[in-house]
Amino acid sequence: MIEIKDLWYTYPGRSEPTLKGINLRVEKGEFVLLTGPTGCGKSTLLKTLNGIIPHESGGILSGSVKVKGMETTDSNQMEISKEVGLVFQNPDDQIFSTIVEDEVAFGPENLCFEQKEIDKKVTEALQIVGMSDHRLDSTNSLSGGQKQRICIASMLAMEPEILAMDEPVSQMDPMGTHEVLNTVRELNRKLKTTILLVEHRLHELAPFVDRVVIMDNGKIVFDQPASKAFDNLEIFYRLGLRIPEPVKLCHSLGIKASPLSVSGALAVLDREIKENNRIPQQLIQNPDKNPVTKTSSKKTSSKKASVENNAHGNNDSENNAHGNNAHGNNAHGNNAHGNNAHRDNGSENNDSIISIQALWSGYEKNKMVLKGINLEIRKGERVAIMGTNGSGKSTLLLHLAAILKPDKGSVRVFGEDTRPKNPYSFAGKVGFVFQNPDLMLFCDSAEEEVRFGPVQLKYSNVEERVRNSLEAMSILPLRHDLPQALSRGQRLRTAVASVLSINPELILLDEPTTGQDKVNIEQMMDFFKNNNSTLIFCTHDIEVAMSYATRILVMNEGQIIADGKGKEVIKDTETLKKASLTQPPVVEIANHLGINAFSVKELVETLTSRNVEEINSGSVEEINSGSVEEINSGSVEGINSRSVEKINSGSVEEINSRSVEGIKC
Ligand SMILES: Nc1ncnc2c1ncn2[C@@H]1O[C@H](COP(=O)(O)OP(=O)(O)OP(=O)(O)O)[C@@H](O)[C@H]1O
Ligand SMILES: Nc1ncnc2c1ncn2[C@@H]1O[C@H](COP(=O)(O)OP(=O)(O)OP(=O)(O)O)[C@@H](O)[C@H]1O
Repeated sequence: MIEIKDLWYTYPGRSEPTLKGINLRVEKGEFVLLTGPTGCGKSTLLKTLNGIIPHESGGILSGSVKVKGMETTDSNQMEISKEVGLVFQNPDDQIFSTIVEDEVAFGPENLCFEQKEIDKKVTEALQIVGMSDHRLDSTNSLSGGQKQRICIASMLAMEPEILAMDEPVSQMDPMGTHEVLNTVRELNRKLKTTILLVEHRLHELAPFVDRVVIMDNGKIVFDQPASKAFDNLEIFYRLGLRIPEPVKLCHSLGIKASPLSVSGALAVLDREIKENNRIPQQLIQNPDKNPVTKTSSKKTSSKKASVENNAHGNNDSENNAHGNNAHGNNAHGNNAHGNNAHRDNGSENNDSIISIQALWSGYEKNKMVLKGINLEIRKGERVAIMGTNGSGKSTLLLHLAAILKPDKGSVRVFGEDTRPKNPYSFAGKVGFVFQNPDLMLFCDSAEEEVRFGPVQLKYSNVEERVRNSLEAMSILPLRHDLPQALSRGQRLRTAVASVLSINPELILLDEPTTGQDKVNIEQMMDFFKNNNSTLIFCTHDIEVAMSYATRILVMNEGQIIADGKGKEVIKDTETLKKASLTQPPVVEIANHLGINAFSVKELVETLTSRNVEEINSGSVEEINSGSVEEINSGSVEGINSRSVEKINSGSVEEINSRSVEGIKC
């Protein structure tokens, strides 16, 4: 379906090629995950598939890109677009209709389907992405994740033979991501759709795909079936890519297996326990002392307070003064409806930066988005806001920057009521980075973007601020580049640097780690961890939240339904489910084993310090007593008759398409 031979491509105005001799063949019906560090050329490669490069971009291209036998450089772009559905990285670049159903119908209409057929396709596609209720909504009113869902729906409605998807689920909540990917996987199997999907969250996507391809610096450097891709982790450590936790767990225990799912890992552990009568202690490697990490490039190893090694909560977020003290022994903990405004008399305390009381707010009359938010945030806290797409996270953040004003209730920032305030009156004190960084980049170079704030605010040491901020976000080598000529990850970091150069006391980031590779996530979040500002960030990445937030707020339908330290929030599976969140795999595995662990490191330590009898006397007993065999023998009834929740905390469909897959491989 796709055949790329010796492809080289240089963007107009660049002296260096971005693609450097790519060779790739994808067969009909394959589901391929393409990953690699930020800026390595993934989006560029995808754009060659439907002819945007070079037809619209210009630049110099050599080599060959064939799609279903058609040479894309010689073909009419309309023709290629019929064969290749491209889901763009930035949904705002793709959506142009004002109403959701028109957007989804556009493709089938252009393919001249009958009206009845178009209606059917629109209905089905919206159902798949969970957006049926938004069919008549304005596309402008959608949240980031909702827009991504519409982009996927509009491609699915066309039923193209080839789907090229550029980080299509990067802004989607975890359960939504699983549901959509399950369906895409089903379609891929049923209709033999060929899929090339770009994602950084390799650890989450790997269970869904057939093959993993890794790019680095314009070249393909790795190409393996997913079931074997993680047998050797050297390249993942070297390029700073995230590794699925079940794989990391097994490798850390010295077990030669690379399960991609929770149930796969449980089956492997079960086998190890039965056959060896204990986890092979002598083979254990400390995940923090992996030899590859130690010998890897300076760039990777120096930024090692890692999302993975940082033990998901086994970090200062637990011991941090703010986590333990600022909230009076976590008075907020898992408080069902956020009725926590004055539990710790926060508003009376000098350290209080934000005080929200009974906030109701919406964009349209009689359609409230925030429904009675009460919240106190103190100086120095790092607060992650998580929750379902459209639950109101960005809306809440916009209130904290005084960009939106309450319909009812009050928001006080630095003690000042935001209602009469112009957002500019907080300039210098509050820094805001939008979910879509393109909304805030307007200068001629990355450096100018970063200089803009300090110059406007008439700060003295402008150049020092600019340099430090560019350096902190690894943008210094790209400082003269036009922001629009940077990759999305690079643009996002430029936007963050433009806020850092002001050095605000309160930093508000809307999904700052989307589309970033692990090294850059760690670098960015480590920076905030070490600086004194108060940080509030929205994220769908539970591992980042666990590793870096001193406090997690969980939102659903405009309310805060949980508020506490990561380890407390993560235990409450009922609340997580309501907010479309899932536990990190390692926590699920630990739960099944009856062990209290929140990271690979913690679980490895516990497993190797306890003997099998102890573990068996816990919940492994239940798993051992037949369920794994049942799963292996393929009996869904067997799985159903045992505790499906325990195995997967998801649906049977999920088990079929994900976990059993994992066990088999
Ligand atoms: N329009 C453009 N003009 C010039 N250079 C560009 C343009 N778009 C991208 N580049 C450069 O090409 C390189 C690869 O960009 P690309 O967007 O393909 O990377 P990516 O791997 O998709 O990154 P990310 O993971 O951040 O999305 C980057 O270094 C970027 O600066
Ligand atoms: N400009 C707007 N006009 C009308 N409705 C809006 C507007 N912006 C957001 N909404 C609606 O408000 C609700 C909350 O949106 P918001 O962007 O705050 O959600 P979110 O939790 O940040 O979602 P995501 O995780 O997808 O980014 C959504 O239902 C959305 O449709």
